[in-house]
Amino acid sequence: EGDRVMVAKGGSGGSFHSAFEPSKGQAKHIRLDLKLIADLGLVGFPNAGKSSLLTAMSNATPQIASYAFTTLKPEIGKLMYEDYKQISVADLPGLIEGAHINKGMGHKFLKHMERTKQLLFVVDVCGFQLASKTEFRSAFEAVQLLTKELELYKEELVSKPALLVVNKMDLPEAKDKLQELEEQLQNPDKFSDLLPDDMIPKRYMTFRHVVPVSATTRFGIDQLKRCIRESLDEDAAMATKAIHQERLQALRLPSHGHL
Ligand SMILES: Nc1nc2c(ncn2[C@@H]2O[C@H](COP(=O)(O)OP(=O)(O)OP(=O)(O)O)[C@@H](O)[C@H]2O)c(=O)[nH]1
Ligand SMILES: [Mg+2]
Repeated sequence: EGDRVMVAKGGSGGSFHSAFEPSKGQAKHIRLDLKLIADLGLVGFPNAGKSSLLTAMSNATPQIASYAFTTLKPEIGKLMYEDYKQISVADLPGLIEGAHINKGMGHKFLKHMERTKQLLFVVDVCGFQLASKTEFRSAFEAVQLLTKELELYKEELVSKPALLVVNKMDLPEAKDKLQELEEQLQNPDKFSDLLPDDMIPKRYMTFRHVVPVSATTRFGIDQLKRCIRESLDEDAAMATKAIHQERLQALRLPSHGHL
């Protein structure tokens, strides 16, 4: 932020020696790739309620529907806080198993995850089934499969700070399912045996917060906003500390040319 780069040099102005004729500057075609699109990116299977969640939390009005792949391109929502702080959240299209080999336009969607500071996993507390032919996945399995898809696409993605949103807490049996999920997350190795071996992540995701919500009733939404803020503030504070330490280090080093 605030960096200056010269990509094309201007020509020198005309002077007495050039008969006041200026020389030409450089001309270049430049393609810029926007790397950071939002503070947080929503990661989830289709229908988990990512767009509903963004609507409940922010000023965004994404399309919401009861079929998979409602969201086809990223949309940004802004979370507003009382002290005027704003946090941007990208609503991304749902991932499916095999996204890393580009199933369901996986790459196009996964590449946006690279461009966010933190990840917000969203799962349906009652699990998910894409189609009658595909397997039913519990919330716990959804978390592991999403982690694996990220890992297979780009391993660094899995080391980003992450929060887990357990959505649809208004559904019957949600409380029991949440308890089950929390137990499973405590001891992921013990509960991963239903997944195919090659879909078990190398490293389980550790979530800074696990937040149960209902995007429909708004239960837990304020708590979620607080957790998001806390998590981003934590990283910002660490980054500032690192910069200070670097500067201090530089001051302590003897400067060149001194005896
Ligand atoms: N009962 C209940 N239903 C919800 C909740 N949140 C979302 N839904 C419903 O779940 C369906 C999917 O919601 P979306 O917000 O479109 O889901 P999405 O994750 O954005 O889906 P894609 O864009 O297809 O990836 C819709 O029918 C929503 O009304 C919730 O908290 N409770
Ligand atoms: Mg959506």
